[in-house]
Amino acid sequence: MDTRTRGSDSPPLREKIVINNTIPRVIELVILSLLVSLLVYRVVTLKDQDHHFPWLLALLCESWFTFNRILVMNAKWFQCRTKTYPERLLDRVNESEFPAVDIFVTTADPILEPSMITMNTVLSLLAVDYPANKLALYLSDDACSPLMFYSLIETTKFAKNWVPFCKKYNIQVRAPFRYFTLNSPSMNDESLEFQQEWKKMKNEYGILYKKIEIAAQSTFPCDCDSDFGVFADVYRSNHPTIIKVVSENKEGTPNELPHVIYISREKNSKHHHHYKAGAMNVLVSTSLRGNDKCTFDAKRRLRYYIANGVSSMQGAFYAGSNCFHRRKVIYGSSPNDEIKTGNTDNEYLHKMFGKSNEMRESGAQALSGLNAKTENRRIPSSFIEAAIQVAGSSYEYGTAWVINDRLLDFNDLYFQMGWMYGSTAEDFLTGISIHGRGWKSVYCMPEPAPFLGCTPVTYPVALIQQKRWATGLFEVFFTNKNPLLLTINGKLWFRHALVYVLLCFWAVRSVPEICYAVLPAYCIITNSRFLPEISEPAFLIPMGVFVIHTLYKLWEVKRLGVSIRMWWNLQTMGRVNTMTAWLFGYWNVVLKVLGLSQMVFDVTPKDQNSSDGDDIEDADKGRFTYDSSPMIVPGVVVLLVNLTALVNGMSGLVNIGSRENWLAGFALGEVFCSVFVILCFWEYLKGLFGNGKYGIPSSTIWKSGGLALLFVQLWRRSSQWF
Ligand SMILES: O=c1ccn([C@@H]2O[C@H](COP(=O)(O)OP(=O)(O)O[C@H]3O[C@H](CO)[C@@H](O)[C@H](O)[C@H]3O)[C@@H](O)[C@H]2O)c(=O)[nH]1
Repeated sequence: MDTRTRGSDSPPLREKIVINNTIPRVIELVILSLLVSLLVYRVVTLKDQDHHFPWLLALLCESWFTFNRILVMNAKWFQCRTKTYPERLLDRVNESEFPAVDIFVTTADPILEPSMITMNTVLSLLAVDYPANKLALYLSDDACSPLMFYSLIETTKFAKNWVPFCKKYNIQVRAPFRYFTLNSPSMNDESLEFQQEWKKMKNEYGILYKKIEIAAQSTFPCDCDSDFGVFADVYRSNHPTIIKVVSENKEGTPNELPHVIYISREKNSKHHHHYKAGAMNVLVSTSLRGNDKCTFDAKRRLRYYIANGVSSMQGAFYAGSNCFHRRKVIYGSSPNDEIKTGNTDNEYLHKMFGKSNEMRESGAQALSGLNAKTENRRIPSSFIEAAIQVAGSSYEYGTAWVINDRLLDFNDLYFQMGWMYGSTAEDFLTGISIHGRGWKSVYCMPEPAPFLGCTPVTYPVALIQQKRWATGLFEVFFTNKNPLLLTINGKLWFRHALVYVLLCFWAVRSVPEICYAVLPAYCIITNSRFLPEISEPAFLIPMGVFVIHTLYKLWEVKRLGVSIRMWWNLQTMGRVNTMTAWLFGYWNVVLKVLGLSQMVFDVTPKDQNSSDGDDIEDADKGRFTYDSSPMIVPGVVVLLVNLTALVNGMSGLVNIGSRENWLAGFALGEVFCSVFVILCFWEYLKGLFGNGKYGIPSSTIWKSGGLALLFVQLWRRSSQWF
């Protein structure tokens, strides 16, 4: 049946649902007016203060918080969500007309990212509900590890049984480590045949697990005459391109396995490899089938209200994982481009895609919007030579194929392709550049979530991840993909640009937050004030902001069905991350901008016991563990100065004579703030007394103690001058 005829009669595949947002808007406006009143009050009363410094510092911090509030309000002002109906797809097109999809999985370190986790990702992707002859899975291994290659071979063998099992019984959870943990067939509900097959699968998965575990613990033999010979004498930072076709669906049958290809791109000291962005570019250029779409490994983000807010603008952020891109978008086109590619020798294609004929052919096809017909597509083993050529570390030089961190001789600032370089959050940078060309994106969030990813389960790992994100987001501000630039010169909507600015400034937020967190301690120690006295009516303004904002946040998370405990965890983690990891992110970028340091991509260690999504709460319930990371130091200093201030305040209280003087002499607002900061750092407080990995290392405590002492002494001595 004709697609268009069927399509026009069929119900839509997605619809936008506008959510009534009146009450939150009123609350946001109340908070904003209180913040503005506070700023006005501070300016007007500045000259009357005995101590100008804390008052002025509070004014600066609160100005930043007000600015941030406006950005948040903008992000959440209109709320809508997209409801998708993938089940209606077959009413519109025949399965044979589905576009071909390339699936990209990246890995960079078999220790930090254990191969079994990567293999579970591979298995769940091989079993997706999509005709297998339209799929090809590419695994990029930046560690050039024979273990990863071996794991992929063994996993593909297992997949030959696992994928038909998933399809036959319509298994929804297709990563075996999760499936076999969550499920065991109930004897009454399931057929005997299913129970037997279930046991067989579980047993086979156990064997696979053991094989990979044993291989991971032993030195890998790379016999020259075996498939592993290419791994002999290679170093992860210096080796030629290795491409191996692990499995090929030669007949093009929908019920076989998809193609499975292993790629370790060339690395050497002459050319920067650009971390994940570089790996993704090699994947997109080596998957030369002329496909229409490509997609990533999986992850889900819980930023509900911001996500609904951007859905009313240009749409979803690209968060690196679990995302579909159209190839022509990755190849740098804009929505209304009419690209006349003509023959593959034309100058434009040469400039864009370089000297590889296959690359130009693939590019021309994707840019012209044509989807390769299944029967015309070549099998991977037929273009290995070409793939090796384009995976070379120097191939992209001299092409538009991403020399993104500098402007080439192309006049058009936005004429750049692939994953963008110049930020450790390559996803954010690539996403903003796509929106900057005028594209829109949508969230597709079926229930249950189709893919989950790993979330850090230990605090030191969370710190590494948060630092990299804060660094990467802030770096974008200093590239030619700055959101404001993209609004002025490109097609990024102004309101959407402000949401990007909000995210770019995560790292910057650490500075006012840390100042604000030590202000109460400063005031108590130096007997000064940064809040109106409790007897003044103006005291109601900061109190109102605090109470209304806290209740509002509580209401927001309650509407999402999140527990109060989880809300408190999110609150405190928000404060702790900002003042520790994000502060380091801030300095990373400042030093980079000043030319004093180079950025490094720290891979987030993965743990099989974690997955973001439903288990967030469980993961957060765990106790904090610590290592000797310097990122902990600012948090301990903030805690120690506030503890010192409270002790100081209490001893001052003992010395206050009459009862009438009690209230006047006691800085109630400041004491309350100090206690609140200590509550936010409660886990740190426990860490000061904890043992083993649950304790903050004594070297960190000494360093932080020294700094705290220094600050307290400096404050005492300098307070007379401010
Ligand atoms: O030289 C490198 C470095 C990293 N990676 C891969 O990049 C991915 C992302 O790195 P990871 O440390 O896992 O970052 P996460 O913080 O866990 O991931 C989120 O944040 C990243 C951007 O900061 C996005 O790229 C990810 O898709 C997103 O899930 C991993 O699969 C790595 O294997 C490479 O392929 N080559």
